[in-house]
Amino acid sequence: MLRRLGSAVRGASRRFQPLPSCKKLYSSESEDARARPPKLLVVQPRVRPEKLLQAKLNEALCLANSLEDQRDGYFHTDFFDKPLPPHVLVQNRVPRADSYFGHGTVDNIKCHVNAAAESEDEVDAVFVNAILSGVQQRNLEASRAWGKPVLDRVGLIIEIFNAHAFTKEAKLQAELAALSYKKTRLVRARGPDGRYTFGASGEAEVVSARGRGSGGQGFMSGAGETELQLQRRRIIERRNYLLSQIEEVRRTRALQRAGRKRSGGSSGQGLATIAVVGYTNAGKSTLVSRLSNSDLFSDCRLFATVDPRVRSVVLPSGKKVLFSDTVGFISDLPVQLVEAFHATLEEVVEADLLLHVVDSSAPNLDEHRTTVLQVLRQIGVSDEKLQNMIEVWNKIDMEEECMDVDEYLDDKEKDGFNLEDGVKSELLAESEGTEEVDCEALEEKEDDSDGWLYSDDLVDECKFCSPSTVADQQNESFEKHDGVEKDRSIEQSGPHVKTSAITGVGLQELLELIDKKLRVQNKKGAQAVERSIYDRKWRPSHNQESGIAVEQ
Ligand SMILES: Nc1nc2c(ncn2[C@@H]2O[C@H](COP(=O)(O)OP(=O)(O)OP(=O)(O)O)[C@@H](O)[C@H]2O)c(=O)[nH]1
Ligand SMILES: [Mg+2]
Repeated sequence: MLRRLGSAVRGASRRFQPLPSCKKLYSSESEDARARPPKLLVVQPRVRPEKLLQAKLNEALCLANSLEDQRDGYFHTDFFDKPLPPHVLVQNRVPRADSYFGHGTVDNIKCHVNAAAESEDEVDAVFVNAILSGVQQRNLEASRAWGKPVLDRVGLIIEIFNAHAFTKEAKLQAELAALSYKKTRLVRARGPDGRYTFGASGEAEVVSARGRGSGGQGFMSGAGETELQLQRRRIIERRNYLLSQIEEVRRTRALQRAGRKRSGGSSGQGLATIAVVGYTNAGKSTLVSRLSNSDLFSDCRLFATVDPRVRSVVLPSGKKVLFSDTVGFISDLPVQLVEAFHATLEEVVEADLLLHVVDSSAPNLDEHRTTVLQVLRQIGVSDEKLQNMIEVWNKIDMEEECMDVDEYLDDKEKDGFNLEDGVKSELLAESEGTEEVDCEALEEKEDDSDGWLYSDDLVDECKFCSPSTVADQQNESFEKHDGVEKDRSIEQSGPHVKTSAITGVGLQELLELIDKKLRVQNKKGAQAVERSIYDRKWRPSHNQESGIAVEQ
């Protein structure tokens, strides 16, 4: 499915600055090694149903291939020229506290890591598409397990943000998120010699003269601080510095917002802002670019936009509005990122109107919608704004492709090709209690899935053809994501407009709808002001002589 997305739009020239957070992913620190993105082995725990598994695997592969530093404002490799990252599907029973996976699965994955190294296709790190605790991560990184840096979902998303951040604001926020994440990962583990060690490469615990009790006074004042304490202190110091810098950014943004509210051109009213939100890769930047005739950076890599941008658009009524293109959301969005990107996300909370862009070709579209609504609530968007939000189903041009794929698959099926074989061939049949693994047999396994996986939805049905079916299915899936009491009417509403940011279909309709919504909103606002004026009590002034009434 993803192979068929449009080509990337290149952004303006930007200066490349490698970020230190990605360093540990590279096995070598040479310039050559730094020039290429890290190679990850993707480990996808099995989830049900099969459709969801395919969507999760697709997303995991996209995440793995999205980790690449930008140079001069764009990525040097075309996303679809990149080879499919090596990947393994594994059974996912109750996660173990120490290593997340059972011993059999850990050994299986180790075999894949070793096999890659022997075929001179060594991976730099292992990406587990799940959320790991610090201890689980450290144990899996240990030499007796995989002997490679391990990234969980949260860690990889934060690395991608770091790699894609370009402006000072985005860099500060991405670093803050990385620090908050790192702080929870500082764990001590027993090294091969039985002694406590610290850090990914197992540095020995050191005692610094500075720190608790010692104040740099040596043995007279106590044992000083351990490496763990030292690292914690450094993180806290850096974190405080970043927080103070971000606070400045917030203040600047607030001033800019206030300025925009004041300046309204000929109308004399403030410029209305429309925040464009949605799941990552839904087509937000492409849509804003198309509406504003500009060239915002868009790409098939996930989190192509980390630096928010504002563009002005003239509505059919002649009213000028501002569209704010923001960072995309994702399921299990790291809480550290939401907190760190508070300054950026404030634009969304403060916007006059929200535009929720949904990728209508996504197989798990309902999960995407729920995720976006959850994040919007998390950052403090009011229910009123959510009720008023416009939902845009983008990429409807893929409807035709959907038809084409149907025909293509029909032909393939006639030729005896089974699409799901590609996925299942990778599944490791880990039986309960399996301890020994036949590595040779594993090496013989071939990856039948030549290229990106197609989603079941493209095979079974075409969502564009029956949006009502999708809405019907949503009831069921929203139950699964429960936990927070929600206004279900918001979640059950279907698309207001269907667009294609590439072909331009539906864009005029969208602008007219925005115009209408803003008009209604202004009217309501004006009525509220009027009411508040009439509601005021007027009393005669104490100064009877002047005869002028003053407002109390
Ligand atoms: N076929 C098709 N592709 C689209 C459409 N809109 C966007 N795309 C493609 O989808 C990919 C992602 O688009 P972006 O605009 O970067 O998506 P985004 O929502 O801004 O993504 P993030 O910034 O990563 O959150 C790009 O390759 C676009 O060319 C559309 O209407 N139809
Ligand atoms: Mg974008």
